[in-house]
Amino acid sequence: MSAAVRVKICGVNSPVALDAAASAGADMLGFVFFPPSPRALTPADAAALGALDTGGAERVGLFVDPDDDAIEAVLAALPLDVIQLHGGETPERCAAVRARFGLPVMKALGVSSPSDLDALAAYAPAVDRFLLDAKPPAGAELPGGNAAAFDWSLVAGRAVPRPWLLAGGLTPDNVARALAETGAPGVDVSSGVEKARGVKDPALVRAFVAAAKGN
Ligand SMILES: O=C(O)c1ccccc1N[C@@H]1O[C@H](COP(=O)(O)O)[C@@H](O)[C@H]1O
Repeated sequence: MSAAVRVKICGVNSPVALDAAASAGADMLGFVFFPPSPRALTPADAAALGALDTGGAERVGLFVDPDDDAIEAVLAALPLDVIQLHGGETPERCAAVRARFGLPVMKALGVSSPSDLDALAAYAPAVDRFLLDAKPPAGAELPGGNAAAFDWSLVAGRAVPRPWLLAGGLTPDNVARALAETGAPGVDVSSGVEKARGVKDPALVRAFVAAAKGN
């Protein structure tokens, strides 16, 4: 029997969203600390959410090319279990973040061609997990969270040297197919469970987790 699919709901920015994801059985809750995002939290917002029960889900802090002070300010407000780096961080920077904060690092890599996966080998010693996402479409303001999917055949059956999540354009309607076609051990979603940009829809969150876990 294959291991249970791990599900991350990203862009949790309200008590309603947190409760929806936690009660649906999400394994990871993503908190965005990138001010241009409509899902962004300030450390003060995060402190309020940090008081709420995650139902055992890991708290993942999403940063884009952060300096150490930015991570420190968040950690003072909200204990994190994982640091997601979603910018142009080098393997050396990922290793430095991991060493400085003593937390697992999940590195997001954009995928649009087979050669993008060559970077996995260079990052593997420096990180604990990968997130394979679409590259931002031309003109996008955000490096992720754009509801854009990539060609899943690029990662189908691929040996990824760390536990990983598939992301980009996933929805309750396509996540089972994405898992079947790629063999990904986990998935990450933001836009596909929103009723408006930056606003999670509890019904879509529940539907996504159920579809991903085969319930
Ligand atoms: O969600 C955001 O606002 C965001 C901002 C900056 C970098 C990454 C971001 N989100 C990540 O992108 C994936 C895919 O999003 P989507 O489901 O296609 O909307 C998401 O899971 C986050 O990890």
